[in-house]
Amino acid sequence: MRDLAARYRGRTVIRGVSFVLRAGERLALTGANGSGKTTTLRMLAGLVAPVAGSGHVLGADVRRFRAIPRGRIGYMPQTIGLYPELDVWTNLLFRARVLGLADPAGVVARALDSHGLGDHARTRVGHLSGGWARRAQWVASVLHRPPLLLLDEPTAGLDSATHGEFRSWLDRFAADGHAIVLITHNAVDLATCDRVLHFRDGRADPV
Ligand SMILES: Nc1ncnc2c1ncn2[C@@H]1O[C@H](COP(=O)(O)OP(=O)(O)OP(=O)(O)O)[C@@H](O)[C@H]1O
Repeated sequence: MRDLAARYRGRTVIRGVSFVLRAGERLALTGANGSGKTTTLRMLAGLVAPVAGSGHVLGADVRRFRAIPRGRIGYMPQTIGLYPELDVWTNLLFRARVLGLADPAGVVARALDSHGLGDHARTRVGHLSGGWARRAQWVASVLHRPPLLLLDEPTAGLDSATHGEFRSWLDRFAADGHAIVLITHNAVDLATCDRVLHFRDGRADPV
């Protein structure tokens, strides 16, 4: 990415954001609230079009944001994006089908098992505690093993044991050659990243 800028309703909220991210690398976005981290993540996800700058996301021109291959991206938003009135199993099965995965029920069963969610498969997402809901959201974001994973504060508010589990999943994901962009304010998470961009008033400086 080179000199990306984004605007909401005529107001420029990020400008001059540049970085490189390769397969198997982790990039952290950190800095003050409202400084443009989520907007940057949303540009990479093809949800916001840049008004200036250039770059490529998995080979697609970031300026032609509708061309960004969303099916090859995992996006974990800050708030839980699952259907609260449906149970975990149904949410994930729906997602696996939308993603067009072969053997969706098998994929979901294995993912629940490997993330310790088996006992919560039939619990409504709206009835899960914050940490368990986030675990389910993580599984939803990685069901299709995306080459690019975008995570908006995935570990905020987790207890230390769950936080450790998330960290080991991230380690494994990066070791398997997936690229990760992670918004975080956690010093330990920042230390695990290959590069850190510090956001302030819509600008991002490498740390
Ligand atoms: N949909 C929107 N419409 C208008 N302004 C928006 C919209 N989304 C974000 N903004 C504004 O853009 C700026 C950057 O917001 P953004 O969410 O990218 O910051 P952030 O660094 O991720 O913040 P936080 O750490 O609080 O999540 C803020 O001033 C915010 O108010």
